[in-house]
Amino acid sequence: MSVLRFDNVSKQYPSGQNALSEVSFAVEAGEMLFVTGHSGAGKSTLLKLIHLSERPSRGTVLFAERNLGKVRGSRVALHRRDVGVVFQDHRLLGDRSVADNVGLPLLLRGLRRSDIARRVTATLEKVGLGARARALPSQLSAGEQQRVGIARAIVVEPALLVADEPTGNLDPTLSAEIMALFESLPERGTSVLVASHDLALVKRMKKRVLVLDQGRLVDDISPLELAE
Ligand SMILES: Nc1ncnc2c1ncn2[C@@H]1O[C@H](COP(=O)(O)OP(=O)(O)OP(=O)(O)O)[C@@H](O)[C@H]1O
Repeated sequence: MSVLRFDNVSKQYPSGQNALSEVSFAVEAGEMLFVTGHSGAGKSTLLKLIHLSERPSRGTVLFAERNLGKVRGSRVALHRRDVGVVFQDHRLLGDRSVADNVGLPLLLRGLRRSDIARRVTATLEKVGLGARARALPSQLSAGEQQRVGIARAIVVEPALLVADEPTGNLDPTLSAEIMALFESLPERGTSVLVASHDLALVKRMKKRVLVLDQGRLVDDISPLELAE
């Protein structure tokens, strides 16, 4: 079953810039894939259409049968609860502890404090930050902050996780750790879509790769093709 489907999606910004042109693809439940392409190819725009910070100009984006072009008002926030998002710049709350940052999406969902504490602890363990729960984000390294951002995105066990250049400013060892973490998510039912311009990293992962060029989807490479 597809968790996400783009049908002939185009995005033109008000400036007139065509960021995406007639892009079509589907992501299956439990699939991990990359979207790559040069700077300006449309990667971030594609992710923005999924977490609704932008709307398609033409075509349809379906998330689990939800037509995202038609989601308005308070339903936007509800949709965002179903999609985990990892940003390049973490966007952590500086005056809250690591545990509070990770627990925030659960608090917004109205979970009991005891359940929140249990799930936050388990998720921090998973990203290797069990010992840093009480620290403030500013007391962590860039890689640790990135892992807090990932923990916050996966704590709700979303059907889909999207990540925009998640290893952008990390060293190769940390990048590999974060990729290993992403790779483990499909086993738990979360599909993972990662935008990255790091071709070496993308090739190493041997996953499906969507290639964008000036807003067009010019290639959709299967893991088997990459292995050849
Ligand atoms: N808010 C905006 N208003 C106008 N044009 C935009 C806007 N955001 C992006 N663009 C343009 O749309 C095109 C695609 O941009 P996008 O950020 O999606 O590319 P990208 O592949 O993510 O690039 P990068 O790797 O540099 O982040 C570019 O030409 C960009 O200049």
